[in-house]
Amino acid sequence: MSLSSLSPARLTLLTLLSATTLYLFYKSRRRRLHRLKTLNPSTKGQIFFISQTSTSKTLAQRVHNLLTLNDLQFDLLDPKDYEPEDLCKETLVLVIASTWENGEPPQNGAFLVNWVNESAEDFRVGADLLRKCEFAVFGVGRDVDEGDLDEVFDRWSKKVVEISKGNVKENGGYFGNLNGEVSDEEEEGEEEEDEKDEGRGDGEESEIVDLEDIAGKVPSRRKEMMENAKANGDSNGDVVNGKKAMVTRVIRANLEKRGYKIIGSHSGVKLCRWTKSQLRGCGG
Ligand SMILES: Cc1cc2nc3c(=O)[nH]c(=O)nc-3n(C[C@H](O)[C@H](O)[C@H](O)COP(=O)(O)O)c2cc1C
Repeated sequence: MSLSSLSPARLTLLTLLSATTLYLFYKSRRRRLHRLKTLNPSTKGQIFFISQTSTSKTLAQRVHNLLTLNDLQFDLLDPKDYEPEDLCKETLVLVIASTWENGEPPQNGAFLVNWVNESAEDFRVGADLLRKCEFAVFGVGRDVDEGDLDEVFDRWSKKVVEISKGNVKENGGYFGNLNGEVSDEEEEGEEEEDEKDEGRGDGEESEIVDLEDIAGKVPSRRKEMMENAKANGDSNGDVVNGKKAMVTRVIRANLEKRGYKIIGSHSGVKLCRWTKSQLRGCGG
């Protein structure tokens, strides 16, 4: 039967059916691609214990046992054996941490804590780096030692189990958050690429700054340094061995604040996180 022999009504119906089939095929392909994308991140949760004398470690073992009993897969990790750059692949992280010496972390967590602190202040680390990573922290300190640690911890653990259970999807990813809100994975996945193209999509200004602009980024600091230089009789404070320094005091202060090591009076060096992040499969 040729197309020309079909009545207009049948032709319309045929066109509609073809369009619907094409649309459904397109949707299922997108869904499959999205599922593959979300399978890439670690499908297990991670529990870190940051502990000096094993109190937090014992608690971490307890919550790990409880999660395992509830068929929830978690690794129990000492952060000193963990590469923090891999955090971007995690979907759910629990931290049981104690505090030592004025709120500092115990030794085994020092590197991880330092990495998180540095990354939070590093203008080259995108605000989206840990976007997919839900986390909960249980802090152990003097107050908890004196109180009902076991009772408080058991309550917290049960909440973690409940929320983790409620929000685990078939592919193992966690899409809720520990405040009990559940995000719309499908919508998020589909909008994600558009957001990437359009910037962050939440109206926030980009954090990325050109190196040339750094000196102008912190006006109050600049003013303060110029005032100090003037007070020391140096009108601009940027002359080294009779020559104008390429890395002026203001630029030096800004670069050092961002973790650069300054070479002489001419250069600043820092490991390129974008390249490192790309090589580790965490995106650029
Ligand atoms: C030397 C020392 C320093 C401590 N410093 C703090 C502190 O600054 N703030 C706090 O809340 N607790 C502090 N604590 C209490 C510990 O956080 C608490 O004993 C905790 O249970 C230890 O857990 P951990 O065995 O997992 O390291 C300190 C304890 C000791 C022995």
